[in-house]
Formats: sequence, C-alpha cells, structure tokens
Amino acid sequence: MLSINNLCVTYADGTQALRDINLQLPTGMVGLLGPNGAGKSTLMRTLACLQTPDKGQIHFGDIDTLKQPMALRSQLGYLPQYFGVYPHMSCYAMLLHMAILKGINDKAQQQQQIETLLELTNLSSVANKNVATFSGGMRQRFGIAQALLGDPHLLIMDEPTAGLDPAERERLHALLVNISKDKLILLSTHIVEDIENLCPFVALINTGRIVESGKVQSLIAPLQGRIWQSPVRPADSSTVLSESYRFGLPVYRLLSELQPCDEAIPVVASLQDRYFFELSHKANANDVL
Ligand SMILES: Nc1ncnc2c1ncn2[C@@H]1O[C@H](COP(=O)(O)OP(=O)(O)OP(=O)(O)O)[C@@H](O)[C@H]1O
Repeated sequence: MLSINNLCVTYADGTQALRDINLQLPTGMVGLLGPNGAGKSTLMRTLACLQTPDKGQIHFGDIDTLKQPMALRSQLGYLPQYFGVYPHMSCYAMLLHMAILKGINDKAQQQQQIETLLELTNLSSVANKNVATFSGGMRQRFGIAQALLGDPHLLIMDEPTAGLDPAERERLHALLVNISKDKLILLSTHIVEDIENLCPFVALINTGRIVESGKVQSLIAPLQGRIWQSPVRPADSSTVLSESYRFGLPVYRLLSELQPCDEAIPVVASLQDRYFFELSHKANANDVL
C-alpha cells in the first residue's frame, strides 16, 4: 500500500503543482490519469524521491519515504517520461552499469538478472546493440528492463506508452500485466483507454488536485444507464459530456436520465465518460453523481 497524505509541491516560480494530495493506493496496476499540466510528473518524481515536497507524508508499507529515501530506493523502479542514454553503450553494458548503481554487486546475480530482464522485455537479440540506435518501442522496453533491476516492489512509470505504435503498446501492456502480480505499478498517462485496459484502480488528477480515486468499475458504475451517444448536438447542451469524431463524423457522449434527443441511443458507460464528467462537466454543470 502506498499512502500519500497532505502532499503539496510548489515550484520556484510560484506554480502550485500539487495541492494537498491524499491517496491510498493498493498493490497491482494503478492508473494516474489527468490532462497535460495536471501534476502527474510532479507527483511521480516526488514519489520517486527525486523532488522534495513543501509538506506532506508518503509511506510505502513501513517506509516513511521522505525520511528514509535510501530504504525506498532499494524497493523502487522508476521509468521517467524522458530518459537519456549514453551514446556509445550497448544495451547490456548500460543495464550492467545501472545494476551496479542499484547496488547489485555480485557478478553472477548481475548476469542472471540482466539476462532474465532482456528475455522478459524481448531485447535478448539486441543486447549488444547501442541503445542510442533503438526505436521508440525498444527504448521503452529498455526503460522497463532498467526499472525492474533489483526486483522492486514499487514501479513508477511516467507515460510509458507515449510515442509507441499500436503493436508495441500491446506488447508493453502484456508485459506490465504479467509483472504486476505482487507489485504496485503506478502508471501515469492521459490515455484513458490504457488505464481502462490495464488498471483495476485509478486516481484522477486535475490542476494539482485529486478529483476522484477508486476502483475503475466503481467510478464507472454510477454512470451506467445514463450515457447516450448521438451524431448531433442535443438542444439541451448541458447534457454533453464530450464531443469527438469517428470516421470524420461527430460523436456526442451525453449524460441524461432520459433520452436527450431523438437521435441519441443508450450506450455502455466508460472511464472516459467519468473522466470528462470530472474534468469539465461537473465543474460546468455543478452536477453530482
Ligand atoms: N520546473 C518547473 N517550474 C515551474 N513550473 C513547473 C515545472 N515543472 C512543471 N511545472 C508546472 O507544474 C504543473 C504540473 O506539471 P507536470 O509536468 O507535473 O504535469 P503533467 O500532468 O505531468 O503534464 P504532462 O501530461 O503535460 O506531462 C504545470 O502547470 C507545469 O507547467
């Protein structure tokens, strides 16, 4: 269990990136979902002890992470949003370098862990290739391999699927689900579908505040039977949750107890509906579920 209490982070220019964050996150895959600038990376970096908060507490199991950062580091794997690679190092050499930085000093253990992780991330055949020459997907898989060195119990991944093609994204999803059994994997993204596919638990963040958190199914449940889809905007625009396009044609997702217009058909509610409800509809319409 990762427990976050009253966490606040303010940048030097006065930007309040995190405002009194309170969260209890269970083991397994947990999604942190929010729009650009919501505070996801700031929260991830603070949880990984790379940034100091103004105030608040973070506990991972028995570890008070702000007071015992070294104790956390031995249990932590972190995949930052952007990570640099040494231009002339092979994948294997870089993993070895990182294993040593993580305190894995036994040669047999280093070799065994690196080979297992190369296999798991499907990088064995390119172990001797320079990481700087890797494609985006291969780099992300390398990022996961380095994060998994030392078998951490807490894995923090900032936008791991950013820039991946659909096949690489699927491969990454399968890999994350396979390793999530006995770990807490916190995954930040603004792709709602990724969370819906992977995470039983989600926290929604906006302008530095947690607007909702809980089991994904529990967050969707109150919307079931109240979501409609229409190709035209209804006369009562206060029912509109979102407007998107499919095959170049508009699609309106509507929240209403009754059929809001003749063209509207009832549809199954999704996390995306809840996301739009929390981020814009609730604020505009002062609605409660
Ligand atoms: N070094 C910094 N100095 C000042 N403000 C910053 C700094 N880093 C981030 N911010 C601001 O803090 C807020 C939260 O940013 P953060 O990068 O944590 O959001 P995010 O949810 O990760 O966004 P994105 O999805 O675009 O990566 C934003 O308003 C951002 O502009």
